Amino acid sequence: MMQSTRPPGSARRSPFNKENREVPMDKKRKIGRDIFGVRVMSEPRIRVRQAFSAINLRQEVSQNNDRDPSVTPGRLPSRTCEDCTPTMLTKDEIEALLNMKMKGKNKFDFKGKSEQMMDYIKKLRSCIRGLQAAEAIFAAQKAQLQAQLLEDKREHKQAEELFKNKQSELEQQLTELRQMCDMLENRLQQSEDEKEVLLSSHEQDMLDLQAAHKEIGRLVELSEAYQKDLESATQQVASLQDINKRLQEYNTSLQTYNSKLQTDAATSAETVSKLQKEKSVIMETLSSLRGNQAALQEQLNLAKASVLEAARERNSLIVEEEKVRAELQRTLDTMNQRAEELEALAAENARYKECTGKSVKELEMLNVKTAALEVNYASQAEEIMSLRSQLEASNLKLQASENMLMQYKNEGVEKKSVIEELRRKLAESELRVNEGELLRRKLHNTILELKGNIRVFCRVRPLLPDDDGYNMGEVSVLQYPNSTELIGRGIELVQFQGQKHAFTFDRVFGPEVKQEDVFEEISQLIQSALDGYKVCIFAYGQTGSGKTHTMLGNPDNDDQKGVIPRSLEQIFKASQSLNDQGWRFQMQASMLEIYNETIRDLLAPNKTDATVKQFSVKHDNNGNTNVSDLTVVEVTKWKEVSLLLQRAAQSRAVGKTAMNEQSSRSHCVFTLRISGLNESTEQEVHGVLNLIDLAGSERLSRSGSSGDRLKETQAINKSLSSLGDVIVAIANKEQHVPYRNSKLTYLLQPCLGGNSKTLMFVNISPDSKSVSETLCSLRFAAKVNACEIGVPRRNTQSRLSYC
Ligand SMILES: Nc1ncnc2c1ncn2[C@@H]1O[C@H](COP(=O)(O)OP(=O)(O)OP(=O)(O)O)[C@@H](O)[C@H]1O
Repeated sequence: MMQSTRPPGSARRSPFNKENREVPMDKKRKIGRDIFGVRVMSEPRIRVRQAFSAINLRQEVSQNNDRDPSVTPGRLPSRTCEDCTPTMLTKDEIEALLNMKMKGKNKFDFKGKSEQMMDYIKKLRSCIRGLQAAEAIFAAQKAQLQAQLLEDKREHKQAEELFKNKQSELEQQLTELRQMCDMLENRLQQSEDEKEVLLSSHEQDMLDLQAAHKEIGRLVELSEAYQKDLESATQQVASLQDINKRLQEYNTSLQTYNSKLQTDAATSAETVSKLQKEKSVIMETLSSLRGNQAALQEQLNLAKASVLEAARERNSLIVEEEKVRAELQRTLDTMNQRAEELEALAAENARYKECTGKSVKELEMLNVKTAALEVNYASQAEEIMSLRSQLEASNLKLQASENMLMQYKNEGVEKKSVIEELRRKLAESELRVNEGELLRRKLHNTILELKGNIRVFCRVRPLLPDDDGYNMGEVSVLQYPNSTELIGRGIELVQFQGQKHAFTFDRVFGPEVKQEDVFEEISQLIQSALDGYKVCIFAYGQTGSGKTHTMLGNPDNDDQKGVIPRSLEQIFKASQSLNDQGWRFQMQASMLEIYNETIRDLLAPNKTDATVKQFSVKHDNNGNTNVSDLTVVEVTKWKEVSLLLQRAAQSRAVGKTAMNEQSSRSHCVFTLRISGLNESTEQEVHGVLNLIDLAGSERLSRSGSSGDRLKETQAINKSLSSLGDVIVAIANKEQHVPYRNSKLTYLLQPCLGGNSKTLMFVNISPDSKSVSETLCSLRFAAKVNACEIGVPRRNTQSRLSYC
């Protein structure tokens, strides 16, 4: 708002406030008309009255006295009684006065003209005086008006200033208003936009509302239907409650049955051992039967050979007989011919005899001929006789060989029936062996399940030359309780202050236990891989505690070889023995290491491939693990695997730590996939054997790590602690198990997650320097031992089911 600059108390005069506009009384003028009818501001009334008082007086006089017909009423009389009296005339009257012509009675009436002239002069004088008076008034009026003009100008200036102030004030207000207007326009635009959005959303809402109405209608229908369903459900609930009651009863009966089964399980364990014995008896019988079968087979082969020999002989005899018969036939034919000739000769002779007239010479010749023919005949008869005897002899021979053949045939039939009988017996015993094998597997699995599917074996390595007290025979920090229930299962760690930590595992192997004995304990588990299970064995422990010795050992030394070579030898051997039962196996081996959280292919033909390729781990729904691009090698015998292990050993990340000359700085995973097909039963099995040598767990301070070694150690510790987290989560039955926290745990997910038979070796050192590491390892192993993972599934199927 603009502030008035006027002094306080003075009336505000604003051009916009006409009502308040005041004019001071001294400046008040009357607006009137001048003598020329021009509109002028009148001077104060008093002075005007003085100027016109004479004129007014004359007017009054002229009205009262004679009236001049030339003068119009209200106008100054053109004739005055006194010369000094000013006459006020209008412009037209003055014009008329000036144009007035002196008229006489005639052209020479100078007197009359002069009188008129006098009169005219008087009028002119009076008019001049009037004009002078008017001029004086005008001058006064002009001065007054000029003063007033000055006053007005001043006022106008003031008003102008005021107006300017007001204008700037207004302009400011206007800019403000414009800004406000812009702002409001923006707001309006925004509101318009919002309005549009709201309108469209409103339309959408309307549509939704309509849809909702429809939905409500549908829901109402549904609710009615549900109401009906509810009623029927209530009835069902009642019947289900009834069923539930019955099920509860059934459950109680099942519980009793269960407890009975548990007692049965105990007896089953006994049956297993009995069956094992029975199996060995059967196996012995089977081998003796197999021996018998071989002898009989030999006899049969001999019989078959002699039968073949006899048949061959018989055939040659038949051929010979046919030859003899043909010869005989030919001789008989010749004989008949000769007989016919003889008869013809005899007839001719008779005719000659009859004909006496024939010459003696001819007769003699005929006699000679006859004699020769007779000789010939006799010799032929002899020949026939000998041929006949030969034929008889061959017939006899043939008969004999036919008899022999019959005898052989009979013997062959007898032997065949014996062989059939033996085969039947063999099949029976094989069936029993198979059944026994099946029962063994079943019972073995039951035992494993009862033991828990993740089992922990603890192995203590012997003191090594570098260990404390190697030569001094110090009391070890590890003790083995000898109470019956803890023998071979309990271990106690004694700390410096004499504090004891007791642990129990599925098995505890002391330092004196040999590789062979360790393997004996796990051979059944290895067998499970051939039965179609996923088996996972891993070794955990501090650096230098004997993990590699347990898992690999020295593969070329019979006493020193570890779990991996022994397992593969067993698998190949068992797969071959299962060949007799119709099983055909295929094995594929792969080896990888996890080094600094990166997977490396240890069997890659090209060494750069082993490290450059990005290997990713994937699990399918059946719990099968697949590592992309990993080299997989088909193996058929241990020798091939041995070569692969040598190839892998060259690629492994091995570094020297302060604690172990040849320390494994990575987790090494050996995997054998086993696929078996029984052609006679059309059964398939798919087992997996994972054998893992974990990198050594160690504290940074102890391992003397720095630089790359430090990085390795940190990666190893991170993955092992992830393994611990996973195991704790499983043990606590947590909903989320953090398998993905490390490559190792993600790779082992199916083994740890319940679809596998898992065994952990916790390797510990008896060295007193390693007590705290040993305690950590034992605590970790105890946690693993407390884990209950799910029931492993055997991956087996019948091929027929595909048909
Ligand atoms: N049971 C055992 N009997 C005899 N010697 C053993 C036994 N266990 C381990 N050793 C010896 O101890 C040393 C260290 O063992 P090994 O290399 O197996 O340890 P590790 O736990 O695999 O170590 P890292 O984690 O550093 O690889 C080796 O010389 C090994 O021969």
